[in-house]
Amino acid sequence: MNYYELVFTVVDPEGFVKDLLIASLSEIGFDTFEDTESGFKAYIQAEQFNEHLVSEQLSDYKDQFNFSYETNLIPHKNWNEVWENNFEPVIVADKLYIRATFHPARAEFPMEIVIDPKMAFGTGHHETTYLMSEFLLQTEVEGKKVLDMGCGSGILAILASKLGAEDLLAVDIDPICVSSSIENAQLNEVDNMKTGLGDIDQVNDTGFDLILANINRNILLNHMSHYAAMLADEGELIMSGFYETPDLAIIQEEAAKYDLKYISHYTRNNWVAAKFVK
Ligand SMILES: C[S@@+](CC[C@H](N)C(=O)[O-])C[C@H]1O[C@@H](n2cnc3c(N)ncnc32)[C@H](O)[C@@H]1O
Repeated sequence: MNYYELVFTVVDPEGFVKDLLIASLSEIGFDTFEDTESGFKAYIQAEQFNEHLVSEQLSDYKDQFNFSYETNLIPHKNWNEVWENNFEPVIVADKLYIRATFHPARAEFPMEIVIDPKMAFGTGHHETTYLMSEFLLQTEVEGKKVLDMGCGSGILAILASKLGAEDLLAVDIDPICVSSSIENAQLNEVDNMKTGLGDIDQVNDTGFDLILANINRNILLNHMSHYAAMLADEGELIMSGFYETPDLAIIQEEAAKYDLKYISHYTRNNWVAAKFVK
């Protein structure tokens, strides 16, 4: 799958313009962001990219702030390099050490996940992966049936397996993510993970005790009724990929329509992971 990369140069003395732009782009499907010295880069799957929509979405900000961007189509090869060049180990809540194959192991951490970064999202660096991992570490997972929707590198499904999940399904719309999840599961000796390729309507299973979904606000809103139907009674839903302001209230409102009760949320740089229960 090819991606579009928008390279932003932002004059941002107060430090909030970048966040506004990222929030706005995530509303129209951009799902990966990377800091640069002069601004940031935003990525979207090529088939979801609509140049006109981007300029419409940013038009209000154009008059108020000083920024510019250029658009590049990037094939997988370059995407691969983006991750490999930027991957540093991540430590979550002093418990979980996430490293690449080329980093040495560190025995002082009780849990470790080894990720071959490749081109799939999910190395623990992004706030949302970090927040989801942090939430998972505090969730009762032992013996549960778990769905990881939008699995990326498979990192959350792998963590769920290490925490004792019995039945695991990892699904992504991008075939590269599915194969990356399979490879990473093998690297971590996870042998109970099933995978699926496609969107939510391709998932035929129900009765999940736990659904993990780190995607983006609009896709989560579209998926909400499915998640509610696929959860077992008292099943938990942990979602991320959206902002505290203004997205959390919108997500809570949609969840309430399907009797999903809000429990709590964590934030990091305005990104959120929120837990709901059926
Ligand atoms: C933000 S990444 C999360 C990856 C990983 N779960 C993590 O927490 O780091 C979102 C993933 O969702 C996938 N995705 C986007 N839209 C989707 C959809 N409609 N159905 C399933 N997966 C989707 C993307 O391909 C991407 O791998």
